[in-house]
Amino acid sequence: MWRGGSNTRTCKRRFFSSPTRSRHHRPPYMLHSRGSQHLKAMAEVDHLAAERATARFDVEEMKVAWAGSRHAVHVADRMARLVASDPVFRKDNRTMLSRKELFKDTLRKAAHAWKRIVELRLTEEEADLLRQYVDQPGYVDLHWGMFVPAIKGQGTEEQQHKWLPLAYKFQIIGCYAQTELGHGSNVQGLETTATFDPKTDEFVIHSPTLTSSKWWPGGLGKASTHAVVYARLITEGKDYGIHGFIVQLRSLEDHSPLPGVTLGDIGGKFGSGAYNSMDNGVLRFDHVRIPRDQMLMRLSQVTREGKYVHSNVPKQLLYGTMVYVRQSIVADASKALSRAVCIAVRYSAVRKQFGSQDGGPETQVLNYKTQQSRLFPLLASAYAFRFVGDWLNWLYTDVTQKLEAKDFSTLQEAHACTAGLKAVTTSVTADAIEECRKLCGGHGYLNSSGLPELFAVYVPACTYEGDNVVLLLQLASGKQPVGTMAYMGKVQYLMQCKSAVSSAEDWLNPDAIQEAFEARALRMAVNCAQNISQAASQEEAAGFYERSPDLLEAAVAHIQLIIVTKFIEKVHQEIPGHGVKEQLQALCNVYALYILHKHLGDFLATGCITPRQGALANEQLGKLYAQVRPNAVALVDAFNYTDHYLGSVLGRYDGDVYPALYEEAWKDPLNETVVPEGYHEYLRPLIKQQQLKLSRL
Ligand SMILES: CCCCCCCC/C=C\CCCCCCCC(=O)SCCNC(=O)CCNC(=O)[C@H](O)C(C)(C)COP(=O)(O)OP(=O)(O)OC[C@H]1O[C@@H](n2cnc3c(N)ncnc32)[C@H](O)[C@@H]1OP(=O)(O)O
Ligand SMILES: Cc1cc2nc3c(=O)[nH]c(=O)nc-3n(C[C@H](O)[C@H](O)[C@H](O)COP(=O)(O)OP(=O)(O)OC[C@H]3O[C@@H](n4cnc5c(N)ncnc54)[C@H](O)[C@@H]3O)c2cc1C
Repeated sequence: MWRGGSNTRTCKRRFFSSPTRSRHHRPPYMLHSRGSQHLKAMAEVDHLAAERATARFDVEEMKVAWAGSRHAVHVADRMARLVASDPVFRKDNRTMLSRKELFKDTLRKAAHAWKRIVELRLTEEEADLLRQYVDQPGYVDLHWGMFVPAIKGQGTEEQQHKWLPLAYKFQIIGCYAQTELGHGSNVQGLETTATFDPKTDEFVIHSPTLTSSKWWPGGLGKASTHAVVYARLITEGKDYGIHGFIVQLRSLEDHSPLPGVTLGDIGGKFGSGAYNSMDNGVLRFDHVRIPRDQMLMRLSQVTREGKYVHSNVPKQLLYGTMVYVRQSIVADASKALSRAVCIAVRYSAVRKQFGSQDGGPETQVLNYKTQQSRLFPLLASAYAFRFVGDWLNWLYTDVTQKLEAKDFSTLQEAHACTAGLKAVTTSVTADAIEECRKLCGGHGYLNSSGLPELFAVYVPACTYEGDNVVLLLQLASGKQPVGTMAYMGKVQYLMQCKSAVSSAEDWLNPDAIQEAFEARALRMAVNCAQNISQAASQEEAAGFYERSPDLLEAAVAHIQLIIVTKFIEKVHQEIPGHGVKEQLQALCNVYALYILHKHLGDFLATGCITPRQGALANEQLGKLYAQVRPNAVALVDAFNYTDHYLGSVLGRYDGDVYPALYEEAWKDPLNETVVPEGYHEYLRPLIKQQQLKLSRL
């Protein structure tokens, strides 16, 4: 073990053949009939069959628990297969395409997906899933995910009636243009202006400074014909703050920018392939005129005379589209995390290192306790995020219904939960994808593992739809102990309670876990409040500013409590299927005890548990890992992902990793020629020069 790295002593070169001898640029073993037979024989073998046989639960029923219903499994399955079997949706070559080729490929896929949706008369649910499995960020995400919801949420009935049918049929393509070069997080600081001109009954949209250029909106750069633009509304000489406006950007005839509109793409982004399929854009207005009725007027209106009228609703409803997208991002986190974990678990079961010096079998890396302690908490987190995502979706629907009935009492709670859960789940997922890459050793660094691209596509989720730190600080403004804050009503008890845990098994009791997490979150919040008032004897804002790093930690503790609580509630429900409930129970405990172990400092510093109880939690965690081990592969099979969607040679369902890795390497454009381009210009002269020098010696 001390040698570290891979076990070179037992490594066998099975397929080695010099690439320089390959005339057909195919894997050398494919040139021999024996090689291809061998490959075929291997493909028929399920290398993970032994792993699947050790599962102690009904995988089909776990698929139902994961997807939410039998119907959901069925629909997802059908859509995933539809995409996987269609050559247009091929994505294995994506990281090798140039930016232009990749963008064109995105346009092609989006058009083809739409064609299939119309031809097959897919329902909204089916169409959403089909787009998810196409798995390539593009303008359609913003069209359906933000442009349409913004009109639905902020447009009057009349405006919806006019614009939505056009958007639904793709007669117009829309994006969400809020962020500017100078301001993203601070929405109130946006500079674009929309000045009402009563003479012509129009708004004049203008970008007064360089920093007021819209910058980042997805789909804006090259695809969109329209945008919901957020701008400062000015009428009768007064600035009424940020409002949304529907603005046409490009001609519907030839796609050229309309007069006064300057736009383009903002340039290449992190990673190859990845988010570069998206045309994030820049947009400037030079006194562009739009009719008055293109201001989204559900929350406030400007009359023909130019009077500003605000309906009797909270002005934060303007932020409703962001709340909607944040809750969908939480559901998306569990998808991205489960994909990475699926790849790492399957590959860890296939990959063997060390354990035998005499030619016998080596140890599957999944059997190393360190591998388990890094990987199983991520597996548990994927399930935890899935269930909290379902709950958040329920909360969002509930709040929306209440808002329609003019009940705004739960708005703040919905904002705090979506903001906090978006921040925590995306940060954890981004870090976890990178951890899964490391868990796959060197091969995880290859594009063909799927992990680099998954990371590069995913990591901006920590920034878009609200920077995670900015969003977590929003939690600190919650005042009422309602809903998920209700535990704060038990302040007297939670401030002094002591955990009763006296053995490792006691940590399996959900009440013990719940109480420890509630006490930790509450005590951290109370400490913050005390420190803020001490730090700022005169002004609360100054204390808030001073102690904001502590507030962040308290916010994370509160959100982790919500995730743990929702997982415990899920496990308390009736869950059909042999062994399914037991597995979820184990994963729930892994999640909670892992968080407890990782944040032990919080639990100890607030006196919620003793150092011995902390050690017992860690002991129990080790036992839980052993319990998860034989079920690990089946637990990722329950995600029900096709090989196409996973997009990883390491995560293949059949575990036949090595031939796939080998074959994939030969597809690289560098291998198109045996002698590389540049040899004659740069390599040969160099080598010849050296030879010349040597011959002179
Ligand atoms: C490979 C896969 C491909 C397929 C993909 C599948 C789908 C996946 C899903 C999706 C992909 C989408 C792709 C990317 C999309 C990205 C889009 C964008 O990024 S759009 C731009 C987002 N921009 C932000 O988020 C700005 C962040 N800033 C803000 O939200 C605000 O400025 C904030 C909250 C930081 C400050 O708000 P204040 O300026 O009004 O100031 P204050 O004083 O803090 O708030 C006033 C009061 O309003 C409440 N409040 C704030 N926000 C609220 C809200 N949203 N709802 C209700 N109340 C709110 C506050 O709690 C406060 O309440 P009290 O006065 O204390 O009671
Ligand atoms: C891939 C991608 C897609 C996007 N798509 C869209 C889109 O479709 N439409 C759109 O309108 N926008 C879009 N955006 C923009 C995105 O919403 C913003 O980038 C995001 O809201 C963060 O704002 P910012 O860039 O201004 O960051 P900044 O606020 O400048 O953040 C910089 C740093 O300052 C810190 N910081 C800022 N304010 C505070 C504070 N009050 N307290 C403590 N720390 C603070 C942050 O934590 C961060 O570390 C997209 C961005 C990306 C990366």
